[in-house]
Amino acid sequence: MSDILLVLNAGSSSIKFALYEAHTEPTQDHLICEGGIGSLGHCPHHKVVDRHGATVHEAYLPEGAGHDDAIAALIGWIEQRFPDQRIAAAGHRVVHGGDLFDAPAHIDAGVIEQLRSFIPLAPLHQPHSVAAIEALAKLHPKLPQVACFDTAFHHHLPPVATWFALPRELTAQGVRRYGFHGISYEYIASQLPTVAGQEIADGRVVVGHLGAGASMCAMHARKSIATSMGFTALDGLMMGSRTGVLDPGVVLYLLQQKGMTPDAISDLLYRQSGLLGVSSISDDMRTLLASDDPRAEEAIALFVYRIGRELGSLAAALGGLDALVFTAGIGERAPEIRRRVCAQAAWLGVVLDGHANANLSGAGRISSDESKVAVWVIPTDEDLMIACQVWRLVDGGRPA
Ligand SMILES: Nc1ncnc2c1ncn2[C@@H]1O[C@H](COP(=O)(O)OP(=O)(O)O)[C@@H](O)[C@H]1O
Ligand SMILES: CC(=O)OP(=O)(O)O
Ligand SMILES: [Mg+2]
Repeated sequence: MSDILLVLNAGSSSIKFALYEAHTEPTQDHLICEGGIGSLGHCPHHKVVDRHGATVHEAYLPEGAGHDDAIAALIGWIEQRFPDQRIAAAGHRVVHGGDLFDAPAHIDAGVIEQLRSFIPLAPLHQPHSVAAIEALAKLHPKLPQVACFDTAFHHHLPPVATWFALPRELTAQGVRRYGFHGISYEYIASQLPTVAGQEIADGRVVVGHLGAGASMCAMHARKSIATSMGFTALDGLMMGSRTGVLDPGVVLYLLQQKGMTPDAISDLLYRQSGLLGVSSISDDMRTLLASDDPRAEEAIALFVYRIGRELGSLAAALGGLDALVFTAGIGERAPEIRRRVCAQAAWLGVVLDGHANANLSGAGRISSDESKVAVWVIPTDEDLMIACQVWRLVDGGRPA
């Protein structure tokens, strides 16, 4: 019997998973298959592809099936499909670890309670990771489970980069910037020396993780020194359906003058805003890029403008900029957005190679030779990063 590692990334309406061979520290070559169950609560769709993207399974779960049903279906499918393999350990993407976790952690009942305490700070993500952990523990009580945190990569931010200008009692209670997408940033940091070279890896780099959630991180020598997301994953850039940075006076106005409830405001800021709110069309960049509705163009213009403003701020925090890296769904697959961000960053000395940008697939440099700032696209791989973190912590499923 051989061992496999299970990686789970539970979102508000989907559970994504990946399986890796566990006989050695995993690389992309050890991916067995990946996929997920989407549209939970509606008409859940279970799809799995192999390492080359070929579909190996496709099915629908009964209408209304939720997270628990999805985990059960997923484990059932894995055990039936791979009867000779043992799940040695499971790693979960956990978005919020507050200041309690600076590294991956073995999950036990105490850790679950700690993770639960952060649910109000990450309502789109945290309840679903906790639900997935508990559902898996119910099915496999002895399975080692590991929490891998989005916040951990930013744990050693300089203190000044974490403070809000609030009374210090609140800062002491943990009301401060944490930063997210750290699993993705850690993966990009691990790739920088081989993809972009040691000089850039040792230098001042801003990484834009532009997906459904979007943030930027300033790295010096591959360490996070400033980042756009804050206490919650609402701050910073405009996102698919989240506002990003917003005058806090707007929240007071909605509460006090418009009579909105906290729940309604939460829904507005997390689910009804961003690309979706500004365009009134979609939260998906593909749809907006394909639309000739002027509202789609306005949403895209604001998305790019906000990235440009944040880039200036992070370059200031770094005292200059050696490289800019694009990653995640939009960063990897939307050359038009990269082109517009780079045009806006011309004042930093960014010069795009239009041909390279338009024709790139995978990782590569998209700036021209005369560009003062090297611009790269590096596809992120949060699943692989989690698999590596789990493998290192549990030594390939043999608990220390
Ligand atoms: N070819 C594409 N062109 C433009 N945007 C894309 C493309 N493919 C994906 N996207 C965008 O990327 C987003 C998803 O990014 P991803 O990093 O996969 O997000 P997440 O992991 O947070 O769900 C989609 O919502 C869509 O807006
Ligand atoms: C933290 C966060 O926003 O994550 P995602 O991009 O997966 O929504
Ligand atoms: Mg993501």
